[in-house]
Amino acid sequence: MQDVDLLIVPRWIVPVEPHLTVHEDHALVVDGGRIVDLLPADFARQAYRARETLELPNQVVLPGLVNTHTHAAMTLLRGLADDLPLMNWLQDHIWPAEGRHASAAFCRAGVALAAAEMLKGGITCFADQYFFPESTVEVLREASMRALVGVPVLEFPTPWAQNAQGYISRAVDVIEANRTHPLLGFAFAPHAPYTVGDPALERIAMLSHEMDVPIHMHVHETAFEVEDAVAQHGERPFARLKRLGLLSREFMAVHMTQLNDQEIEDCATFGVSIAHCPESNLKLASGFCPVSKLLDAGVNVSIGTDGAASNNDLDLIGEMRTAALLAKGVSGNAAAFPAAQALRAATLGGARALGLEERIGSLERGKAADFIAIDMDQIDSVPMYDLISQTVYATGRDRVTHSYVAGRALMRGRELQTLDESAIKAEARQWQQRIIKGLQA
Ligand SMILES: CSC[C@H]1O[C@@H](n2cnc3c(O)ncnc32)[C@H](O)[C@@H]1O
Ligand SMILES: [Zn+2]
Repeated sequence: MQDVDLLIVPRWIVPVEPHLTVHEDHALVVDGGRIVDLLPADFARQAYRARETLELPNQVVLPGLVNTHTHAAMTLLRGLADDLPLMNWLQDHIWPAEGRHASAAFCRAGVALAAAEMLKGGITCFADQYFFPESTVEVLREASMRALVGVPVLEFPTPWAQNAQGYISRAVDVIEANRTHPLLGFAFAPHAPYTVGDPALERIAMLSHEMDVPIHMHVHETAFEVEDAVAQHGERPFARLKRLGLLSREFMAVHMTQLNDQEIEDCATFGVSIAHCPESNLKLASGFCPVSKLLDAGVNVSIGTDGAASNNDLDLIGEMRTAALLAKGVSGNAAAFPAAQALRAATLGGARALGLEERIGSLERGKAADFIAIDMDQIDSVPMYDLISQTVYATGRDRVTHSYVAGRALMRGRELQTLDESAIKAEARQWQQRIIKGLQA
């Protein structure tokens, strides 16, 4: 008998790799924060003596979901400006509100709210892009949640920095100060081609290479972005990024609703990953990312929620479902982006997009024990012909019962273990009052 930390014995396990595999009556064995075995439950009970055994007779265990694009602190701006197109939403509402309120305290409160919401919905890792990344780090250290913290770069002044040089130097300081944390990674996050000039992008490309830090950027979110760039500079934004040397396996392009065949081929050739945010794209009427064409070309597609001010929730189970349905509508092919592929995009595809595919994204020996359990014994889960289809098409995030990161329970029986849900809600309501006052001033 081998002593181990934890034995998880659910009704089903979907490891995501191998694709389409469903194990019934198997156990996941965890020790030192890692998966050491996945085997039939009877054998596991004979081979391992666990300090703790988690029996989950009605649940399916899956890899933790990976949300590859959000602005966590924007949970505090949820519902502030709805039903508007992107540039109107950003320039007339969101940027003024951020100018008034974004601060270290705002970001701590907003990130805590986001982390709580995400953990309760089965997201165990996310890629962020926002101001005051030290506040993000502070909250995530306490929460013990995994993330790729995107350190922002823009050309214009905000409460975080005054110009591109200022953003970049703060970015380097934040990255250098925190990069040894076992659960946190960092990315340069130039906001978008229309807000960052060539010299700053070239410097980011160089630093990314030198420091081995990935790049996370909004690209081709709308047709207007592309048309405006062509009218002003005679060049499409993605072609410009290619010319400036940003494209590589370390580059994650968010949105990508406007893509010609050459750009799809370039994504495949350079190993660029896509963060597909279907609900934000729908809500802001930004356009449709051609997911099927990208997958056919061999491009890695992951799924993101975007911020809560443009979605308006951080629900990756809902986002998987929207992504699968939208791909069919857009391509006119009901077989496009089937449920299992959407689940793969929300787990292993996400891990790959963040450069974490060796560590997370699937339940395989040697990987970190980042996993979730979903209750499949409710009225709307029966009958069950296909477990993966049921999970993607007919399951709400409120059915997630457990969320673990590196073998540690961050939610157990829907109770958060490292974050104080009541205090987080109370603080978010205080921010709501301040933000309302700001709107009236
Ligand atoms: C550089 S910090 C992030 C910056 O991005 C803004 N933002 C949020 N959602 C979107 C989106 O969909 N497209 C473009 N910009 C977005 C956010 O408000 C911050 O200012
Ligand atoms: Zn965004």
